Amino acid sequence: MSTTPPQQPCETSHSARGNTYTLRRFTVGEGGPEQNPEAVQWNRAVSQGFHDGEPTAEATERALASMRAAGTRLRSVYTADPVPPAALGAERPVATFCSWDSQLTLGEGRSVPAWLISEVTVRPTHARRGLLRRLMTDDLTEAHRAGFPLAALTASEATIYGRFGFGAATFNAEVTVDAHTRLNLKAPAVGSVEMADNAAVARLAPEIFARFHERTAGSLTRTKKWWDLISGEWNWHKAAPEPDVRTAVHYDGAGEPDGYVSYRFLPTQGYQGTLEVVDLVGVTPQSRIGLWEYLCNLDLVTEVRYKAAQIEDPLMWGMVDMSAYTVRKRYEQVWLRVLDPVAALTARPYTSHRRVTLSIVDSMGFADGIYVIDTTGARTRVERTGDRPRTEEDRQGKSLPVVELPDGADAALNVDSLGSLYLGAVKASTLHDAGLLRVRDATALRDVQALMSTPTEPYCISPF
Ligand SMILES: CC(=O)SCCNC(=O)CCNC(=O)[C@H](O)C(C)(C)COP(=O)(O)OP(=O)(O)OC[C@H]1O[C@@H](n2cnc3c(N)ncnc32)[C@H](O)[C@@H]1OP(=O)(O)O
Repeated sequence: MSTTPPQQPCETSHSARGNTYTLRRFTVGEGGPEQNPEAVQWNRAVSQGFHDGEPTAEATERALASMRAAGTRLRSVYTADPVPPAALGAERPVATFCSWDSQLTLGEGRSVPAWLISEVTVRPTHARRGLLRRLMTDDLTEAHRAGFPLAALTASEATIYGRFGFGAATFNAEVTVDAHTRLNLKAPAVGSVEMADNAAVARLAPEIFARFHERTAGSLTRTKKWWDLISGEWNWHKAAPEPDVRTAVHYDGAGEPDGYVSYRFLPTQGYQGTLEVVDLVGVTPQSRIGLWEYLCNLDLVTEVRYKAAQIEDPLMWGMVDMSAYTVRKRYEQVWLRVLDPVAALTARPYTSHRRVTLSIVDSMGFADGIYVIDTTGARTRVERTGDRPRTEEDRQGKSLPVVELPDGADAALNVDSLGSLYLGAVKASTLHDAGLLRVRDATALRDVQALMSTPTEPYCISPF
């Protein structure tokens, strides 16, 4: 995998609806904001795109340092046309985009490189001119050439990214636990919990998260900004320190730290209030439950809120009164885009022995073709056996063409559906019921379902 950034920024152009644009791809260089004026303007455009305030000097410095540390690849689009009086200057990008390298855990000790995409914005007055499509095409092409098996993002709207081949691949629940009667568990919690020093937790957290990440299918590696967030040193959403953040650490039976929680108290009535979890990481489900017991048993706390619970949460099943656990919202967290089916499907573990011929439809071309996945031998074998027949919808250039089942294939699907199947977030039969998976017959459906099923539900607690 080669991700060495070019020494000089790359520059190309784009024309749409009578407008001309210049596209640049660059990285944050050494030094601070003064040495990186293009990155400063990029950062201002991102804040504007998400309706945030103008970044302060400190926020800018931190954002640039964090991107440099992560090796972030930035893309900006500038208008090449004359700027009318009072409009934002030509140096401010009309569109932004970035990506960096990560690692996705697949289970059974396996993981795969993942190309993470974020900070996608197009100024409303330049929207619907194909700038997102152009940026996405350029970036995915670079990822594919660099040998990345897949790309991932977290989406602001679920309707945008299917057309670019991304499928919802992990889900979380936003939950509250009523703490009026504290947390009563059917099986006693293991280990112990101590309130902790925030700075010390920030030093411990990377190692604890790494252990969680390694054993949790669906988890993506984090950048350094997380450790500032959990200690309250810097909240990058609010662009300010958060002195009201508190932390606690969970210790296993041998007294070794194996989990931490970071939280803030939100007063509701008098001295009482709600605890909002900022981040909760336990190496094991038991350490996570131990941290929940600590949170729910704090005096004056009537409710605990968490945005990143598992869909099938062991905590709820362990509670004497499971009705005190309420799911407020269920949402998709990671969207996956398979770029290289051979590499992605070979990397994944399988629990059943099957041989399936899959037709993958990808209007962007990267993954399009017929593939054989064979797990009947000692080693998984995945091979691209040929092109898929072109359909009328392909010829019309539809973003999401209707899937047809070619002769000789057991099943056919769009590449976004493959992204959803990849970690086992959805059953093949559910996609079939939704009209998204075509199969030769019931046996083929059973085979695809058995092949793609995973022993655990994928879980990611690191939005990016
Ligand atoms: C990974 C992330 O960073 S998620 C954050 C995404 N950004 C935001 O939500 C910020 C606010 N929104 C924006 O900045 C822009 O409106 C964007 C980025 C969503 C879209 O940018 P645009 O340049 O207008 O998109 P572009 O013109 O390239 O359209 C590409 C396709 O997406 C579709 N599309 C664009 N925006 C949306 C939307 N909000 N919902 C559904 N479809 C959309 C277009 O119809 C077009 O479809 P087609 O090619 O299949 O015909």
